[in-house]
This record gives sequence, structure tokens and C-alpha cells, in this order.
Amino acid sequence: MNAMIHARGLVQTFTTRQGKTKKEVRAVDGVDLDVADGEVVGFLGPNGAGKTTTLRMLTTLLRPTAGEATVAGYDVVREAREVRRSIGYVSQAGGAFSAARAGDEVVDHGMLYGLSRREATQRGQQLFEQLDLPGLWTRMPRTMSGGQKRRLDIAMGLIHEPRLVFLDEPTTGLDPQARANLWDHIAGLRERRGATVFLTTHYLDEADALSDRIVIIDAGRIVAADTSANLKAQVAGDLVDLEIADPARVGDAAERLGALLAVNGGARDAVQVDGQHVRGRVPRAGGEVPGLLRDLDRLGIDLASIEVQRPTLDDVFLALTGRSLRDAEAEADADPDPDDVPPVPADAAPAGAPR
Ligand SMILES: Nc1ncnc2c1ncn2[C@@H]1O[C@H](COP(=O)(O)OP(=O)(O)OP(=O)(O)O)[C@@H](O)[C@H]1O
Repeated sequence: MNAMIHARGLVQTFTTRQGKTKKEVRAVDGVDLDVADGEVVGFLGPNGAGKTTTLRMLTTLLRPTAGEATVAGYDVVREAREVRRSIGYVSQAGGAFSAARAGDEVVDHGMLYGLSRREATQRGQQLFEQLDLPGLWTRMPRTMSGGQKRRLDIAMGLIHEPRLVFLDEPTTGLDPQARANLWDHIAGLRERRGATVFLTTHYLDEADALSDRIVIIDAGRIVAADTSANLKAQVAGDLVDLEIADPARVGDAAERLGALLAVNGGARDAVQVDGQHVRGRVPRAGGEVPGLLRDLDRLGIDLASIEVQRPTLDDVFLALTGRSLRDAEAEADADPDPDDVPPVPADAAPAGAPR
């Protein structure tokens, strides 16, 4: 399969000022990326990890400080115009809607790409149908719901039938139903149109539900890239959480679980005790837990509850970075850089417009 995105050593540094001192932020710190034709890739990472900055380099809105990338076969610096013609870009902020009606916005946008009015109208109306925007052609975008506006953004990003679509946090700010609905549409982009999709998200469930492959970024560096199933398989086992009825037997239960971990090649002392809970990661727990329960029963250790959890993408993130995605986000929120400039360039083009 052809490479739709091929990046090596991408770097982006920003200089921020704090009083008289200048500070260099390495927002993206040597990123390699490969995305094949027809893949749906989720680019996952906490706030401030460098997702948007990477996307803006790949979409030619930001010139890399170092490194190189080709997108749809074109160099993002030397062939920026060709890159822009080949891609759709739906930014985080969404399109800057004018006072025009939704259909007119979409048609104007198509004409920016060189489509005739007739072609743009035809394609636009088809997209409104596919994206579940019936009867909204003559509506003013400002009167639409959040989910409808987001789908209108996507229609604008797709009007010129790009082979590659970049979606920056497509469902942020939407209610659960609108998110689920948009997921269906994003999944349909590949099925109906054969498009390659590269989407950023900080929602684990979103990355899981939509992506063939997940690329995880943290502090400007790629920490993992694989299918969700393979990433989860790297985390050693399912989490078994035993709640022991009698506090006096917690130690005995921990010893028993520790023995099971040791048999499975793990460390005995990897068992965690938290109040009356005893936890440990057991590979293929489904096959091991019945025996464990029989042992505990034989030893007269009663359980108040038992839970077995398959590894989640958050466990993967934790194993790779030493902190959970939620903690990483809390850190980013608690430590705002006073000189942060919002990542919107003065010369930002509307969603996907060629320049
Ligand atoms: N124009 C800029 N000037 C200075 N610093 C910037 C600029 N743009 C981004 N940054 C910084 O670069 C880092 C990466 O930001 P980026 O927006 O790429 O992260 P992100 O992963 O997309 O986060 P989010 O999920 O919050 O959108 C952050 O520390 C951010 O503050």
C-alpha cells in the first residue's frame, strides 16, 4: 500500500517570552509517522502533547523547524500547494462561518478548490445526505446544534473529495449521542469514500472505536504505534481485583494471588493491597480465575466481590509513560504557560482551503 503520510524527525519549537527571558518550547520533538492509503489512524495524547502542532505541520499551516514529511506523496514544504489540494482539514475550532446559509458555504468552499457551481452543489447535497444533515441546506450555521455544525465542518473538509482527511478532535464538546453519531460518519468516510483518515483525540474510547491503528504521543514524542489490540496485549495481563470479606485474611489472599502471578512469569510482589482490595495483573485471567477462586474457597477466604478488567488504552499509556492519561491532562491543565499563544496562526486558512 502507498504511504499517505510519511514523516521523519519532525520538530517544531516555539519561543515564548516570560518578561525578558525567552523560553523555548519543543512542542514536537522528532516525530516519525507512517500512514498507509485507506487507514484510519487515531493520534492520541494528553492536552499539550503536540497533536495539533504535528497536524498543522502535516497540513502545511506550520513549517517544520526540522525534519521532513510527505503527505499524499507531496513534500509539505516544497509542494505545499499540492498537499493542500489533496487533503481535507477539519480544524479544532471548526470553520469560520460567515453569515451565509450552510449550503452556500459548502458550495463556495468547493469553488475555492476549482469546482464549478454545479459540481459543488451536486457534491454538497450528496454530502448533506451522507452526513445526516437533511433539510439544513438553507439553514444559517449559527442556528445549528453542535453536532450539526461539526458535520457541516466535515462536509466543507470533504467537498473536493480529498483522499486524505485530517480531523482535529472531531467530537470535543459534543454530547454522547452526537459523538456516537459522528463516529458512524467518520467510520463511513473510509467505507463509502475510501478515504484515509488521520484524527487527533484525547478520548481513549474514540481512538479505540474508530482507529485501525493508534499512535500515542506524549510531550512531543511518539511513545507507541500499533493496533489497539496489540498495544493492550503489551500490557501484562488483565487486572484482577479481589475484595476480601474479612480484613484479617487480606494477607493470605495477597499471598495466593502473588503465587498465581509468579506461576505466570510475573513478580510475586507485584500484588497491590489497598484496604480490603487485593489486585494484580494476570495474563489470560479468564482461564486462571476459576482455579484461583477454588483455592481461596479451599483456604476459607470469602470474597465480597471480584472484578476482572481487560487492559484499557489508559493502562497502555500508564505502562508507557508512568502516568495515566487523566493525570497527564490534569498536569497540563494545572500548569498553564502564561505566555502560551493559542495555536491559531494569523494566516490560518478556512477548513481545508487551498492557498
Ligand atoms: N504558537 C505557539 N506558541 C507557543 N507555544 C505553543 C504554540 N502552539 C502550541 N504551543 C505549545 O506546544 C505544546 C503542544 O501543543 P499542541 O496544541 O500541539 O498540543 P495538543 O496535543 O494538540 O493539545 P490539545 O489536546 O490540548 O489540543 C503545548 O505545550 C503548547 O502550549
